[in-house]
Amino acid sequence: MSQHDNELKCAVVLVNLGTPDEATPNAVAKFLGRFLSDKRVVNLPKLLWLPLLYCVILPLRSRRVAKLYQQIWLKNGSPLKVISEQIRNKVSAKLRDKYEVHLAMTYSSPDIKEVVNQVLDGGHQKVLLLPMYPQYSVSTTAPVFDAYAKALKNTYNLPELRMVKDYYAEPAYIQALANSIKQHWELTARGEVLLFSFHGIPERYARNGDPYPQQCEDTAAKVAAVLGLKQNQWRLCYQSRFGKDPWVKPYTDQLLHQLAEQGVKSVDVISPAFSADCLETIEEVSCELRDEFLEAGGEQYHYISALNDNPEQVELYCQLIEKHTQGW
Ligand SMILES: C=CC1=C(C)c2cc3[nH]c(cc4nc(cc5[nH]c(cc1n2)c(C)c5CCC(=O)O)C(CCC(=O)O)=C4C)c(C)c3C=C
Ligand SMILES: [Fe+2]
Ligand SMILES: [Fe+2]
Repeated sequence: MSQHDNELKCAVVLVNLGTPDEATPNAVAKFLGRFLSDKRVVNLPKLLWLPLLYCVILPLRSRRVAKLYQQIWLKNGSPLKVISEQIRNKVSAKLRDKYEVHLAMTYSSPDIKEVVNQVLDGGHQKVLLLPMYPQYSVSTTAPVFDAYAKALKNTYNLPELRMVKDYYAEPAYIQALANSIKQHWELTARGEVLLFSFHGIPERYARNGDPYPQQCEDTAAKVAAVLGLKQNQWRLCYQSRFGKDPWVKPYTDQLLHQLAEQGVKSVDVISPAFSADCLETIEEVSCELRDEFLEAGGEQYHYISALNDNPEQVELYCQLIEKHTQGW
């Protein structure tokens, strides 16, 4: 491969959130420290927040959360990283002739900075950033842009840049979610209610202009329409609350209790904000929330996995790459 070939090939960087390198309290503290000290993620005055984070939250939370990571850990590492790598490999194999496809993480390895340096060393002059978040949020998508800009701070000749801001309404994404739900219904008894449980954000972020909740609503409504669901057959909710501030509602745990109290016995739960299964889906949505529903009187709880490296998601990413590099 000559430098000239690389100049012509567009570099694509798929970016996911990040995850610990090992399921140990130290590795978890390192990851959470990077993640939760980003002002885009926790928007509190640094003088107040950082001492609380490093002296109280990390020592306690890392030990507890490391045990959860140990329960879901795969032979080759954290599910989020293993699955994101599988997606990258498949997308790369399909687009090899025109694109060089990389994977980076915002708060862990492979670092955005490391990957961007590799792209620059390769002589690429066009970069497409593709955050693996269907719905834009200030707390996930914006930090990808920040990290990219930071990585290039000392570069004189910047490559051209495009970034996929979101793909929450992309027909191939909506159809892939609908097909995944349909496939689940073909294999198991259909639940009375389908829950779209999105990762939450603080309400304050939405008030300040984060379009994330609207995009979640749009995704869920579109999938429900494709499936032909009536209004009482599906609900939208938000999980993974963190800290004391109010987060966007309804909260998934509370909604599950309400449904159980109303006599709903069976639910199917999908988490469309996650392109790859991870701690929040495998442990929280598929185990913790199931236990809550069953304890509240529910009888059947099915988690429908993320799109992961299934062919439709791989095709979706290929389509997004082609679409956003038009004219390059
Ligand atoms: C203020 C805290 C948090 C905000 C805001 C937030 C938004 C947000 N996160 C994701 C996706 C993921 N989050 C993951 C883990 C995770 N998230 C938070 C906190 C906030 N998230 C914490 C503290 C953690 C770590 C686990 C824990 O300590 O409870 C992950 C999984 C990582 C993994 O290793 O598996 C993902 C993915 C989205 C999409 C989002 C807003 C839209
Ligand atoms: Fe999160
Ligand atoms: Fe089911």
